[in-house]
Amino acid sequence: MFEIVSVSGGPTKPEIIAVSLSKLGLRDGDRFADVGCGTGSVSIEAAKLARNLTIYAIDARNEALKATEINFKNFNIENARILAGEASDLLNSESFTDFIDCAFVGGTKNIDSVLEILVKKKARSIVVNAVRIETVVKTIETMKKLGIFDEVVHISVSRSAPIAGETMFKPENPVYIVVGKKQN
Ligand SMILES: C[S@@+](CC[C@H](N)C(=O)[O-])C[C@H]1O[C@@H](n2cnc3c(N)ncnc32)[C@H](O)[C@@H]1O
Repeated sequence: MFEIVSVSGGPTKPEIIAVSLSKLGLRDGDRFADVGCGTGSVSIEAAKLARNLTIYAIDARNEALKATEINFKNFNIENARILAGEASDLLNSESFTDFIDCAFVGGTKNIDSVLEILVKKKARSIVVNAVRIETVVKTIETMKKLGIFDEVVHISVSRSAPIAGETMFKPENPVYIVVGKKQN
């Protein structure tokens, strides 16, 4: 069994991925964007939840793109395009003509432009992970402006760790999961 090749900032912790993907509501055949894919671990988990996804894994960092390529190969991820560059430029470029059904945004640089473009691309659900309160506020405000704001979930995970032959809990950094959904 392969281990995920990691990069700074990733992989996202499995508990956070689980809640994020449960909020995203992927369906078979969806076009799924993993914005700021880091290691690609969110895409790898997404591919277990829905069949025949088309995955667009986007990152601006070379080390992230390399890790994603290796991880996708090791975990047999098919139908994936790994795209290098700033997400707001890539998704908005004339050569990127595809629509997006669902997006996970783990990289929040230019979050306002990224959200606007995802809405233009007809995304029915968008989940953003943020650790900084300023990013959370900006994300909520932008989602409200775009008429897609649904909810924010704040998650604090503590993980068991051995101590003197017994068990203690060590806290992980808290994460805000901001959910946007297309209103009917
Ligand atoms: C916290 S890491 C993501 C971790 C990832 N979910 C994982 O499981 O490995 C954030 C990543 O987003 C990328 N990033 C942030 N904003 C971006 C943007 N606007 N366009 C492209 N990549 C972006 C960073 O380069 C970084 O690799």
